[in-house]
Amino acid sequence: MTTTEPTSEPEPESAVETARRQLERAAAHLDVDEGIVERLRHPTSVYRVTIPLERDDGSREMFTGYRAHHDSVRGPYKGGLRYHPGVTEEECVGLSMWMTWKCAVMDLPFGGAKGGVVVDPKELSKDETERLTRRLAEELRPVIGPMKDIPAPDMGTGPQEMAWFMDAYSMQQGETEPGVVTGKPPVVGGSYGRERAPGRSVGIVAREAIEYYDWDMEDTTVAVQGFGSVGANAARYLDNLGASIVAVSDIDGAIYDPDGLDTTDVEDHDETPGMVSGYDAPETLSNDELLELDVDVLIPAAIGNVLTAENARDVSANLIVEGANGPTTSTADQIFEEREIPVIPDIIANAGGVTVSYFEWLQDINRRKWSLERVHEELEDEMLQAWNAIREEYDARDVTWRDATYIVALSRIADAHDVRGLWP
Ligand SMILES: NC(=O)C1=CN([C@@H]2O[C@H](COP(=O)(O)OP(=O)(O)OC[C@H]3O[C@@H](n4cnc5c(N)ncnc54)[C@H](OP(=O)(O)O)[C@@H]3O)[C@@H](O)[C@H]2O)C=CC1
Ligand SMILES: O=C(O)CCC(=O)C(=O)O
Repeated sequence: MTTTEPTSEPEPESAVETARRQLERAAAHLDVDEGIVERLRHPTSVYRVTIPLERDDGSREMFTGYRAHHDSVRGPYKGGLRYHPGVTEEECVGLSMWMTWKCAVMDLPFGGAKGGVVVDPKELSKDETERLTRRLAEELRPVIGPMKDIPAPDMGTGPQEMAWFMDAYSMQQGETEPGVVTGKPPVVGGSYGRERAPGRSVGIVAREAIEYYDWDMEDTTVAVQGFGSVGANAARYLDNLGASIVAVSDIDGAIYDPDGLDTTDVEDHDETPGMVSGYDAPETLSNDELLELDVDVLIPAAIGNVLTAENARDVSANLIVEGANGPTTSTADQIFEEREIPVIPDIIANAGGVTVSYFEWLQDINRRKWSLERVHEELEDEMLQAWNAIREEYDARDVTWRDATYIVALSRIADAHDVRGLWP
């Protein structure tokens, strides 16, 4: 195992710093041109837009939006659009880097992008959200397109926002262009299974890891932070397989039942945001307490930077499967390595989302719909191929699961840069 001494440096403040450290760790295991690594430390471009919004009461407000393009050597830029008050340019850049690695790990013909609007979607009416989304599509129009950059849902956005986005783009284009965005409702070119795919892949990867460590699913306890698109679907998938989901949370706190919760009875973020903490459960906990529960598997599936130098020594789980993007800081990662707690990284665990987005894009381009069964079968195949590639690296080298995953991703990206000759 390659150990790095925990440093006394302050915790990385942004996703981009964490993403760069992860890149450097992986590069140290590979013979990659220094120039390519340096190139990958930076985005190719970042767009900043101002979105004027007329509120329902007639007042006007300006919102800031970003779209970061990281790398497109393997194909068009791809990645979600986030509506959250904490969105920053730096965060979008870090998240776009993770999308580049994620698409490469899954061997998808895409590069990495991410964007967002600095807004609390819970403070917007449905009409205001529609106006904001349509205007965002217009502002981003010069830099997106089915062969250029294909947005998708992320935190705070879902199929409805993607449908408005596609409609706004198509109206300006003069023709319906479903392939400009993925994660749409199936009735307008969306793929069956996309909404549940990131959570489903977290479940599939957790299942494979549980098998790798030779644990019995029926005896496995799981805690999940966040009960939205990713968290709720991961929890329900594992619940279905027989694991005991003892705790789940939303922004206001967690519910806990040592005998296991009925995850289909708890309403998720899409059904009614904020309903988890109001559920009638035997015990309630804070989000911080959930992260330190004595469980077999911990799935942080809400926001970034929740596992930090502050709490990593108090985490009691035997395995962490990252549902959210970037939930673990670099220092926490080093502590988990030192404590021999395996961490299966976000860029494989939640990659089902972008994988089914790829299926959706294929369906849109070919104007041919796939059945839900086909989506599930192909997703299972893609996840297993990616998992097996990572497991081979993990078994062959003395590295963490994160390093093994980055090694697979980086070698594919570096090879593509080499062959295309984009560097220098
Ligand atoms: N959607 C997608 O396709 C993909 C998403 N991801 C990543 O997964 C993560 C979650 O995204 P997604 O499930 O889509 O988001 P959703 O908006 O669907 O759900 C987010 C969940 O997290 C809870 N939450 C929000 N803030 C906090 C907080 N500060 N502390 C604890 N819980 C909180 C929300 O609670 P409440 O209901 O109260 O708001 C909600 O239950 C993000 O990191 C995202 O980037 C990764 C791959 C794909
Ligand atoms: O489906 C997609 O294109 C991207 C989803 C996403 O933003 C992510 O995986 O973090």
